[in-house]
Amino acid sequence: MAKILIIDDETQLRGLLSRIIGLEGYEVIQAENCTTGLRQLERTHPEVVLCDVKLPDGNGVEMVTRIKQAEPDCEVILLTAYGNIPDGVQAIKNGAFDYITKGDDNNKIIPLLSRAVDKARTNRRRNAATAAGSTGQGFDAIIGSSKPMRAAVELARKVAGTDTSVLLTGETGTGKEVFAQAIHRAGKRKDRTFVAVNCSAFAKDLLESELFGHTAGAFTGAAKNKKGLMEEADGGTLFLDEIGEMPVDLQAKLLRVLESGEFIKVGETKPTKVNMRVIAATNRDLPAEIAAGNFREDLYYRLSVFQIKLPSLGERPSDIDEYARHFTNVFAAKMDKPVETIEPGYLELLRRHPWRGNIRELRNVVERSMIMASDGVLRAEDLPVELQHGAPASDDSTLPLSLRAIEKQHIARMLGHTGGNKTEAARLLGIGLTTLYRKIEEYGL
Ligand SMILES: Nc1ncnc2c1ncn2[C@@H]1O[C@H](COP(=O)(O)OP(=O)(O)OP(=O)(O)O)[C@@H](O)[C@H]1O
Repeated sequence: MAKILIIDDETQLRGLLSRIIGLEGYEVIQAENCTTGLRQLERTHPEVVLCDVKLPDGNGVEMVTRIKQAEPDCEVILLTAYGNIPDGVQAIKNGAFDYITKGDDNNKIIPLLSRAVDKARTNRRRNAATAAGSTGQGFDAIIGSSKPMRAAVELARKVAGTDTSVLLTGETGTGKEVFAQAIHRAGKRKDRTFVAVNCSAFAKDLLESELFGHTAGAFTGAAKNKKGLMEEADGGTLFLDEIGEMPVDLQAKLLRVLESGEFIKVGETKPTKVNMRVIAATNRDLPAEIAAGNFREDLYYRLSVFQIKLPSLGERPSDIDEYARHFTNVFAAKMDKPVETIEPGYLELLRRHPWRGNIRELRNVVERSMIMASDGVLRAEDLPVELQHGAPASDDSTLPLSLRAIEKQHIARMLGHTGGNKTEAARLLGIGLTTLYRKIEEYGL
């Protein structure tokens, strides 16, 4: 039940409004001045405040700012005197949802109130999701309470406060970057920069100049001096993702930096000092890469002083439900599409899937099924077909529906999700707009 706080010193009007609003099924709280109003606000956390302008100890227009400061999710509707539009306009500038003139009939007040309540609830969900879904924050953002996951978090917490290099290993999508950020945030360098570089994203020469920087004219195209990522990370943390992809001669240069705390920019002769913590990550088997001559053993020993292996989802199926619920909340807030129920069949299919892409894959699957979901329920049929039927079916006749029927159903749901916006539906479906129009006609949608 949504709560509405009415702040008004006129007892009669306050009582009348309370009755009207109470009859609509809202819980009403009353206050006769600003001081009690703010106290009630803090105690009861209402969705909406209806606030008079002239109050014995203050002004409603200013109260809007104070209310929004104390409870940013709460929406305020100002009760202005007849004909006093400037007050209402100023209130909206201060962040009020809207204003109504005293004496307006119920037909206006109730729908407005209902819209304000909806808005306040959206604010709440959105803010809760920003807090919950913000990966790359601290250890609190790391989800997973299985034993292997707790062991990995405990190790990471222990090393966070030191300046030791850390090597994070684990399959793709297991959260290596999430851990790297959490270690940085929990360490002494938390107020300095966290610089992440994906070693596989650059050609060899480019990676060197990205990392070390270069001087003007160092090579064709180097028009200006350029600061390298190591310099950017000075005082903070350098996260070297996919370190296994780093070319061998660059590995030698990196080792020198780690040992001397100095590096030489491309095109320069004198060294530059740097003070940074290094966290590296890989999904490769580095000892095997060493044996194959692709990775330097000395760098491996330098980086792996403290090694943390992140468990794959397959090693901890008991965490799957927790991730599913977490990402459902995150996307419900992002899409402003609340989900009240996750059907057991949905979770059961998630538990059966091999999750080669680990948490990243699971997150994407939940996001996709949230698009498909309707009536606040996440059902097995909202999952991608390959999850609904285990491994890709070798024989189409095993499918309960023909592919045409599945395509029709899928397009219809996507159109429902986009509120009939065909351009957006075509984008999400990954097809051209003309194709979408053709299919709509073909299927009589
Ligand atoms: N423990 C976790 N709790 C919540 N979200 C997580 C967790 N681990 C990973 N994620 C989410 O999964 C996705 C992949 O995580 P991340 O990029 O850290 O994986 P990775 O191991 O670095 O992947 P890659 O090896 O492909 O670089 C991100 O969206 C991240 O937010």
